[in-house]
Amino acid sequence: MTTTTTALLEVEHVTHIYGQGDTAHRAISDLNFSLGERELGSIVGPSGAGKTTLLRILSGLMKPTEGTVRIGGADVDGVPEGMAMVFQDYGRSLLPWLTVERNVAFPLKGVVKERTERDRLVAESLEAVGLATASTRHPWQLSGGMQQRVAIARALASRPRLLLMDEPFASLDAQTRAGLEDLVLRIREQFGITVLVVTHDIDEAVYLADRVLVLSKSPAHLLDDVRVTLPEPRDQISSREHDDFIHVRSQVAHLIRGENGGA
Ligand SMILES: Nc1ncnc2c1ncn2[C@@H]1O[C@H](COP(=O)(O)OP(=O)(O)OP(=O)(O)O)[C@@H](O)[C@H]1O
Repeated sequence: MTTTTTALLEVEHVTHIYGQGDTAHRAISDLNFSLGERELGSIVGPSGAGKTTLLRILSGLMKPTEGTVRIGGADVDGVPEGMAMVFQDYGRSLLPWLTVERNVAFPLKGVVKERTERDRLVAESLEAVGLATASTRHPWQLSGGMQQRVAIARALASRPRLLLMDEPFASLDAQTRAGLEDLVLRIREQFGITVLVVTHDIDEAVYLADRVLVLSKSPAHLLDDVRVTLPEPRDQISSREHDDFIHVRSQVAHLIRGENGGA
């Protein structure tokens, strides 16, 4: 896909220290990167690198000790407008007593006043994730993959400019996961959004991304920013067999193994 150079997400000199004094722990140290509009970045790094800390900061839940985060040119100070997040634990992020369409409509309550407009946003979001016919069912009547599609539809309902995804497919089987990876690629195109995916899976990081951002071990800084150039549209079989895929996967795996002390 073609990317523009306009930065949608800017992370500048971000440092985060938990606690104070003797118990202070530096989780992130002078982290810098940006993502352009419609770009898809994936973040990988060794266990405990600081990925969750970074997502908490990007989503406005926590203020970094130092540095700035900007979305669409505006400093993040509290939960930012134009940002939505999808978590690994779809079972806990959906409300079991509400139907699928009501779950998707939930973040629009009090934000989009007009009922017809809310209904349109919900219907379009469910259509985009392939669940138009499941709108009156409840989350517990759906498979794990379908529940995660509902969570994605809910994130899309507010038409975010930036979608953050925290290990979104880690609890799903390989085939369901592949279908959802392709869904992410499609919605990025359809809605023109910028996506940042945190994953432990190097293959997934490379398959999805325009750029793989490799974090160092804690305290996290950017070890490398690896561009992925694969023929588009991507395909679960041919993209993963492509020489560039194999090359980038190996480069990223070596970087992470180096951070884990070669283990
Ligand atoms: N509330 C906290 N207080 C003190 N230290 C913390 C706190 N939360 C995280 N840490 C520490 O900060 C570092 C980064 O943690 P974080 O959870 O962000 O890493 P991660 O990359 O998400 O980990 P994982 O790969 O296991 O998901 C770790 O060393 C962790 O022990």
